[in-house]
Amino acid sequence: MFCVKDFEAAAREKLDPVHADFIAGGARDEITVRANEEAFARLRLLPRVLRGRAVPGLDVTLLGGHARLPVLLSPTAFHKLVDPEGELATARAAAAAGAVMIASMASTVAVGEIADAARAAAGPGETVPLWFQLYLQPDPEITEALVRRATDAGCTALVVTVDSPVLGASERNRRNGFHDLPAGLRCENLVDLRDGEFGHVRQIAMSPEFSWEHITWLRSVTELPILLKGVLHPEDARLAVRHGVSGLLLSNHGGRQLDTVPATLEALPAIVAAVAGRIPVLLDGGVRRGTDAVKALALGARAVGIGRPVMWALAADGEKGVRRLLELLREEIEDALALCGAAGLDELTPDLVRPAWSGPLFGGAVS
Ligand SMILES: Cc1cc2nc3c(=O)[nH]c(=O)nc-3n(C[C@H](O)[C@H](O)[C@H](O)COP(=O)(O)O)c2cc1C
Ligand SMILES: CCCCC(=O)C(=O)O
Repeated sequence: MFCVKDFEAAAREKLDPVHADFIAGGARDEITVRANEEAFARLRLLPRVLRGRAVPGLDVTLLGGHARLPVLLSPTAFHKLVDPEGELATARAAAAAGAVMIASMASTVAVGEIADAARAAAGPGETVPLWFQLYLQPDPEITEALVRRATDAGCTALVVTVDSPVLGASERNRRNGFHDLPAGLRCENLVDLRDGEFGHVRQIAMSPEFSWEHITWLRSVTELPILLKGVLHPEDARLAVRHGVSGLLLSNHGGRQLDTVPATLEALPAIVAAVAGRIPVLLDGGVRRGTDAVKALALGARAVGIGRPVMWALAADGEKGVRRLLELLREEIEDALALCGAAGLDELTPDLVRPAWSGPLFGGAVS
């Protein structure tokens, strides 16, 4: 395995095609799925030379916590679908790399067990780099019970996914008849939240009726920092700041919710301008290379998230696969930083990126 795409190919070889499609797929025509990667390809890096910089370091502070890598594991559901150890394997690999893992509410291992695995694999004295992703539930008691489970597990932030008033329509899943976890797998965080509930995916309710009031309410029932995942409109970014949100994970759900929304990289400058440094902006969607991470960071993201690559690496080679994936991304980011003449992430500035040349009209480069 020499790059992220190698894991994708290896996962395809191993997985049931229905599950491979569930991972790769997006909403409707998958225009946004493709746009995420294309946006990175359209941006060029403009390196500086002879800057006399030290060997690059990748440490980053995220919500007061320390991470050794500016790459987060974005929340992805159902890790046991692709590996028998599921989220335990992922958590160990993430903790070993010092990368933040965002456990999905729809994980197939309970968040408490994920946290134990992460703690056992973290470096001495390191806090557990684990956050919890939440879909607000219409019954506030259910939401509170989930928050309690995450808090008791030692998660240090809540990531509320707000781009899912309804579940995205994957036509691949529909054609393949994939609607449920196979027998034996459950959404373990949902087990026994109410009497007689057994961790069925369908227990996760999505509703268009949530509003900013629910964020205010959530703010009042937990001490944990709250991030919103899935804000794309700058006005919503401003509202998030006003509602006491601690950070944004700029995301289009990997193109799995509303199709034809912008690539996250395209949306980044306006979101960064809207929050004006008041809270950190993270970004996911289409990050496949160290240079992708560097471009997003140069445009103002504090860190980037990866979704599908984690599933592919886990499917390809379990915990070892995810460890290798994170090592490769570390190497690629270090390499890109050095080649840009930057000693650290804070030296990545917008002047280091520019659009790909788009013909004679661009910048008057050709007369
Ligand atoms: C298989 C899969 C499952 C996902 N599950 C969740 C989830 O449970 N909650 C959530 O907020 N986002 C979920 N996402 C979206 C990811 O968190 C992330 O936004 C997206 O995958 C990033 O794009 P990338 O896959 O191109 O890296 C999922 C994505 C995939 C591919
Ligand atoms: C109810 C599970 C949601 C999983 C998800 O968010 C995704 O597949 O994109």
